Amino acid sequence: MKQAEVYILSGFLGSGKTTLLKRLLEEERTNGRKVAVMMNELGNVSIDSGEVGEDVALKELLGGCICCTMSGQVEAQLQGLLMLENPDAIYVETTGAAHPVEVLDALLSPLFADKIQLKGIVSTVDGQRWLDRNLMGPQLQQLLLEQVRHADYLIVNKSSDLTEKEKADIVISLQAMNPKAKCVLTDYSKVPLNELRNLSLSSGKGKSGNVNTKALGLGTYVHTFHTSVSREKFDQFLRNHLPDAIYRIKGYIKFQGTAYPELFQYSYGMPSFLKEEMNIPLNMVFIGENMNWNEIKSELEKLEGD
Ligand SMILES: Nc1nc2c(ncn2[C@@H]2O[C@H](COP(=O)(O)OP(=O)(O)OP(=O)(O)O)[C@@H](O)[C@H]2O)c(=O)[nH]1
Repeated sequence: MKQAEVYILSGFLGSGKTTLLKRLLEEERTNGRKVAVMMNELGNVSIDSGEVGEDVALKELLGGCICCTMSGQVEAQLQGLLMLENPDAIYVETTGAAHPVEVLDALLSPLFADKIQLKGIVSTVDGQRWLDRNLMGPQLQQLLLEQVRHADYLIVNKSSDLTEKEKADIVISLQAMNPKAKCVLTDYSKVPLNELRNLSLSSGKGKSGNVNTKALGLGTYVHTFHTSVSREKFDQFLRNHLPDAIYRIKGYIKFQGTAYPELFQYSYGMPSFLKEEMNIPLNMVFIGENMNWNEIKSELEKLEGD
């Protein structure tokens, strides 16, 4: 099965995510690619789903945020899309209230992480709202900053409403916060779409693939174990070789002397293990920031060699 490209469209309420999605779908239609959309809205009624044509497979996540309350549903829906539609690309439009790390977490299940290729996080920013961000409450401000900080591509919309000085101030402050992302000033999300196609979320590609040595920004790595490993050595790896900027690990690991794998979960410093009752492919997903995935990969391979 081919790997489906996955694009995450993030950004504050009303900043132009749906406008961007419509442009991307038009382009996909012209190119004849098979695409699917996952759309998340906080309310119980879908407002934007009418914007997606009937030729596009659509899954909706209503009544909650993709990242907090609905990650189980996200996993089921994504797996369904991959199995039934086998799309070339999946666009995930998040609510304006979604945190990028949690969205990645919800999308990356160890059961099928090797079947998707995360292309990147594209964040739209409403120029005027960015300038007025100090008027927002602290939580909303924090969310807006996180959406900017973790983006791979930043689209500043509604730029015709801004003065030249305001435009310069916005670009300088966005680039100070996130120097790795390209930042484009535009209206109605009119960006060169080939630039989005060329994105690649800093990721490791598993045992046989190339792994970025020093990946800037938020990145992911999927490791596949080919043998069982020593429990003691894995504990040592967790204690000695896990940088603080690993936010999340989840996946299946089989320890020597046991019949079935265990589901390992690690979230902001807290590990946990859950015994499984059957054999499951031994994929483990890592999410971290500014990581040298090569180092992690080689430490994990050492465990298998023992
Ligand atoms: N003036 C102006 N309006 C814009 C621009 N981009 C988008 N809009 C309008 O702003 C409104 C919100 O745009 P959407 O694309 O729906 O934004 P969104 O981020 O999907 O919004 P939510 O679904 O509420 O999170 C729509 O009425 C758009 O037509 C722009 O560059 N300039």
